[in-house]
Amino acid sequence: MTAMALSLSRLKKNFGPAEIICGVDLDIAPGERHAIIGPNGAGKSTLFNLISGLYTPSSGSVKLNGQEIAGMKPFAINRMGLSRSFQVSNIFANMTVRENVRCGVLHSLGYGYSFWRNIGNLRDVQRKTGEILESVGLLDKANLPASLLPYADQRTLEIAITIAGGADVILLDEPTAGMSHSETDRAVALIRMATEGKTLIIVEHDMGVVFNMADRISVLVYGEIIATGAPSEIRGDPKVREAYLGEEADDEQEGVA
Ligand SMILES: Nc1ncnc2c1ncn2[C@@H]1O[C@H](COP(=O)(O)OP(=O)(O)OP(=O)(O)O)[C@@H](O)[C@H]1O
Repeated sequence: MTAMALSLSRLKKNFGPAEIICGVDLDIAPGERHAIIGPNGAGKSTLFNLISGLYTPSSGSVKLNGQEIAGMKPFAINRMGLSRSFQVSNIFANMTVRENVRCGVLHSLGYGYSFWRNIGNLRDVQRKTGEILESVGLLDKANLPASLLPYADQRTLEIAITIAGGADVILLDEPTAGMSHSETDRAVALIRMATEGKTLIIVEHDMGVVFNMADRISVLVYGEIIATGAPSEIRGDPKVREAYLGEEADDEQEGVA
């Protein structure tokens, strides 16, 4: 049997006396696009931090492709095939767009920062960097300092860096936050294309994005998953409507219809 891409079991996180993640169980299959939704403060970012190794779980298990990763360092988890983006852009502002992507590629190939002086010679790195820039539509801006990119392009660059490492499990934290409708549409198309064949886990507040993109959705409320299912199941789930979706689901239904 193929291992789950990601498997959380009885996962808990306390900050002092406060239990923020309260025993989460979740299985995500390879190639699945899974959205995690829930109200502000529900614990979505905390869950991402537990999965990606920024936080150590208080108890429970996190398995990546069948291997236990709970308590491992972010770097080690990344090397095992999981990559994440952040709500707040994580790019190096003073480096060019190309250099930013190249960092991700170098990292994935196991080169340390000491290699920076010689990287112009690493043909594989150059080729992979060019491919990624082209696939996310940033090739024509490759030589600009990242700080000069418009906001939406900076978020695109963040996605490019996240996928540059070649990970097969990608976590994106609110990738369309702060974008206009048209920018959001472009970002969704980009995310679909760039994560083709990979496992995608996305935290997102934009229900249009969520219901459009996800194969399955989990709803997190007060640190507990109250429902997991296909978009149609989640939309119709009375518990979810009461706890969270309510009118947003109706609006979205109208938008989609
Ligand atoms: N390092 C920390 N120490 C103490 N409390 C924390 C810490 N990190 C998060 N929390 C608390 O955990 C709860 C969940 O926060 P979290 O940021 O995970 O929620 P969220 O669902 O991502 O919210 P949002 O949608 O607003 O981003 C909040 O009450 C927050 O104050």
